[in-house]
Amino acid sequence: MTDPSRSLLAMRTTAPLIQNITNYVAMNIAANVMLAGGASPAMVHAKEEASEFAGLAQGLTVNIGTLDAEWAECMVLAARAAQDHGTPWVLDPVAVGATGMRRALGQRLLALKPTVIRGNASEILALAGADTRGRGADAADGVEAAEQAAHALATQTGGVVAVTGAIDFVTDGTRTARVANGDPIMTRVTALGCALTGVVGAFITSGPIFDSTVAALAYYGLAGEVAAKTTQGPGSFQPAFLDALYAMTGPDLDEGARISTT
Ligand SMILES: Nc1ncnc2c1ncn2[C@@H]1O[C@H](COP(=O)(O)OP(=O)(O)OP(=O)(O)O)[C@@H](O)[C@H]1O
Ligand SMILES: Cc1ncsc1CCO
Ligand SMILES: [Mg+2]
Repeated sequence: MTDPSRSLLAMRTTAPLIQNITNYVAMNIAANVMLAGGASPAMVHAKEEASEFAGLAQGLTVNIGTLDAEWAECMVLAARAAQDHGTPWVLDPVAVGATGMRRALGQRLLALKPTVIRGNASEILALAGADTRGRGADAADGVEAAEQAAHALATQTGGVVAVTGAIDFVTDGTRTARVANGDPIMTRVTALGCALTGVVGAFITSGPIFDSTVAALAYYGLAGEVAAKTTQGPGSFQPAFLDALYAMTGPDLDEGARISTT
């Protein structure tokens, strides 16, 4: 593992253009989070331009949170274009186990081999076809319950899988890492997982995929800890979190990151 600051500084140096096909709930917070971190987000999803844009962006993220049939097609088109161009792309399988529509789309996107899959434990379990108590967008299973599912998905796609929660788990099928940064208040603000998916999409454009993913999670969780220290609840947490993402230095990150690898 390289120092997480290397990934952060590499990302900030390039300010990568990241196309995000994300949900209506997440669009604003995800774009603000990515800008605060130093990336250049674009929320582009129209059928007529989604794949063209995927050919010019440095990275793509696909989040199935607020789905409809046309958006599903845009997601597949953009992911296919990313795959054709060798552009790294991240799948966020929001509530993938909830309905037949989500399960079917999840499998189509999986077949396009996402560079990284980032989801909560219930979503990773459902995507891997395992039993989960989760129904909606919030996790109902602990991260540890999804470790085997994450491993299976990484082996299937050849990519990296990140399961987020109290202690995040990351695997590429061979290596594993755990990231113990973060604060429980982060589950009380909507779409912070979706916004993290955008940050992962930005980090992986400028370094090794596994190390960059782990660095993105540590950076994000640590900013959450910093913001939680100075605020009293979900409302005031949000602006403090953007400020913390913006202000975090490389040395801050290396000092505060709680990463263990095996
Ligand atoms: N109990 C917890 N303690 C500390 N940090 C947490 C906890 N739960 C989640 N986090 C952190 O919150 C961030 C978002 O992850 P989470 O797993 O909540 O995403 P999510 O369920 O996909 O969210 P959403 O769907 O609302 O966008 C991550 O940085 C994660 O580490
Ligand atoms: C609340 C919610 N519903 C669909 S997407 C979303 C954002 C968190 O995943
Ligand atoms: Mg989510």
